[in-house]
Amino acid sequence: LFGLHTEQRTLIIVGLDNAGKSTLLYKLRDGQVRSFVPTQRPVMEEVVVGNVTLKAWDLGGHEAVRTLWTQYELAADAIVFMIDAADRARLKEARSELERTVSLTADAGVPILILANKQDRQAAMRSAELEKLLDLANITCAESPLEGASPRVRLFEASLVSGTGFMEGLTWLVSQK
Ligand SMILES: Nc1nc2c(ncn2[C@@H]2O[C@H](COP(=O)(O)OP(=O)(O)OP(=O)(O)O)[C@@H](O)[C@H]2O)c(=O)[nH]1
Ligand SMILES: [Mg+2]
Repeated sequence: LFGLHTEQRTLIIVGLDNAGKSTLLYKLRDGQVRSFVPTQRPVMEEVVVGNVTLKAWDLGGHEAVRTLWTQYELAADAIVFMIDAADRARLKEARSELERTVSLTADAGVPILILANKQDRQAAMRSAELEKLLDLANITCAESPLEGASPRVRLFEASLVSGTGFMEGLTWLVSQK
């Protein structure tokens, strides 16, 4: 099977602590959900999505280690921004980090998949509400694409626990050049 997955890209997974970044990395690698302690330092796993091999970096999300995000984001071919959609209290904090990530990567045009994770939870916000509260149109307004063109930033609902949505999101992400 050597040579089947020829295309290699660098994927960076960011988002607040407890959003589900490490859960995503190992779901992609093993197809299973298991539990983790908070991530202290970047971890890389090679995962395959469609015909693309991703060097996927899981970065810690708590405040002390967010200082590392910038250097990784600048080297990214694609970014996953994880959100705990059931955590209303921290949405503002997530929004400000998202805004920073979007503007940092604007010149390079890096595609960004926002995963609205934990949709299995009763309190989870759906995409329409999240897009409004995150002010997504405004965050990306300076670079709104031509009519008919694919946007650089897209939000997908997902639940890693139920196994829904994340693969659709990643399939979109790797289809962006
Ligand atoms: N209900 C629910 N819980 C989830 C889901 N995905 C992840 N979790 C849980 O959310 C918690 C945090 O998951 P992690 O993957 O460790 O979060 P993280 O983003 O890596 O956190 P840091 O390493 O601290 O930045 C764990 O208890 C997971 O089991 C989901 O889809 N639904
Ligand atoms: Mg983690």
